[in-house]
Amino acid sequence: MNDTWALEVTDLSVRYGDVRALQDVGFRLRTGRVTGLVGMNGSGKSTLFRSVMGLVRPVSGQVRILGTGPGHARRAGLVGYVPQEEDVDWTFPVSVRDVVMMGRYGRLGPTRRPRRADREAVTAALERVGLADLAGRRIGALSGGQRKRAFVARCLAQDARLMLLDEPLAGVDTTSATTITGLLRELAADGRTVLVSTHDLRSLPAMCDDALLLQRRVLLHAAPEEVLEPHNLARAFGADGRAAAEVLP
Ligand SMILES: Nc1ncnc2c1ncn2[C@@H]1O[C@H](COP(=O)(O)OP(=O)(O)OP(=O)(O)O)[C@@H](O)[C@H]1O
Repeated sequence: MNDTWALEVTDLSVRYGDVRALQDVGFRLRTGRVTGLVGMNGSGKSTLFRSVMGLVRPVSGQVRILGTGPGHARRAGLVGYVPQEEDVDWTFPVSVRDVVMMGRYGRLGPTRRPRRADREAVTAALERVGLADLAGRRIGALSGGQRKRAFVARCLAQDARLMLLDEPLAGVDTTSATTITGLLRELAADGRTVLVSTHDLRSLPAMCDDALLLQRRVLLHAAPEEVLEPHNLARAFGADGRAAAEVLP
């Protein structure tokens, strides 16, 4: 078996001034699986994504993506990122098609002009997320769920091997949630690796093969059903975790 992990995080610690956002985080993701990232507000989920993208500098530890470092992986288009809603400037005057084309930037030649293959990849990605009809619309004029789908389409157009999605189901309509969940399963079946954070614990078993429970460090990396056991949720969420577990089917 190929022993190159899609993502390997070793002893990763990240600080913002006095705030210890991540402490000795370690885990490995196998190719072709969807892993859910679960933890309370402030547990370090977005920081973990930013570290994997090479956007924050860790105090210590290492990130390897398909055997290479974050900077190289990003430049090579190996890793794609769907950021949280708050991390995007939605007033930026670009069309949905432009946003998806950004996924192709790493592949454009020296002229930086999209070629036919780039345009076709963008059209295919837009169709796959059901946004072909809205391609010309300004990104800021889309609903929350449609914006998420546009960013998922950017990852698809990029043909990223590892996809990171920060709360793709937050505030989205049922249609978008179903589209996104189905897409993640298809992508994994296609040999991509997906790490997806979510507060929607009900969606975990249907969406994910594995789940990571984070509270500044990894508390548990196991099957979703095990992570959802009340005593495990209580470790990450305290009393909120027990309350969350009670509403689960
Ligand atoms: N730019 C920053 N400067 C200072 N502190 C930060 C910064 N970004 C995050 N933090 C702090 O680091 C910790 C981890 O934050 P992070 O955003 O990674 O958590 P999260 O799990 O993604 O939270 P949420 O579920 O609310 O999005 C929190 O205590 C947060 O306040």
